[in-house]
Amino acid sequence: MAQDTQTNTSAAPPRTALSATQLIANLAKVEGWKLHGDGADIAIEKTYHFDNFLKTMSFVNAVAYLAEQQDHHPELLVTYGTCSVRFNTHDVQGVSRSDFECAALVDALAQR
Ligand SMILES: C[C@H](O)[C@H](O)[C@H]1CNC2=NC(N)=NC(=O)C2=N1
Repeated sequence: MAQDTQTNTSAAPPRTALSATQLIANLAKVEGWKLHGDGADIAIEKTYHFDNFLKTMSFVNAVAYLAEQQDHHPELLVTYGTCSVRFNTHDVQGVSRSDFECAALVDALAQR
């Protein structure tokens, strides 16, 4: 279907920049992730909340481990009780399927 080629990113190579249509379709499938920035800096971002600094840092370390496993590294902004996770694919200066795959993996981490 024509619709599938526009929105179905499972068919896209992991690290090619998604089109605007693909971006919006994928954002609708992940809870709490929003677009941040524009142009080459466009990214997806979500802020996670924790009770204290130790819990925040445990999450940060788990994300770091996951990023190494996936060879896909987010920008992280850390405060006492929050961690904002921002993914984009600097190799293609855009948002790719890899960003959404990693977003889902980070969501799964945060639910534990
Ligand atoms: C050589 C290495 O695989 C690449 O530079 C990877 C590393 N981690 C990465 N992380 C992110 N977020 N985007 C990339 O394009 C990227 N590229």
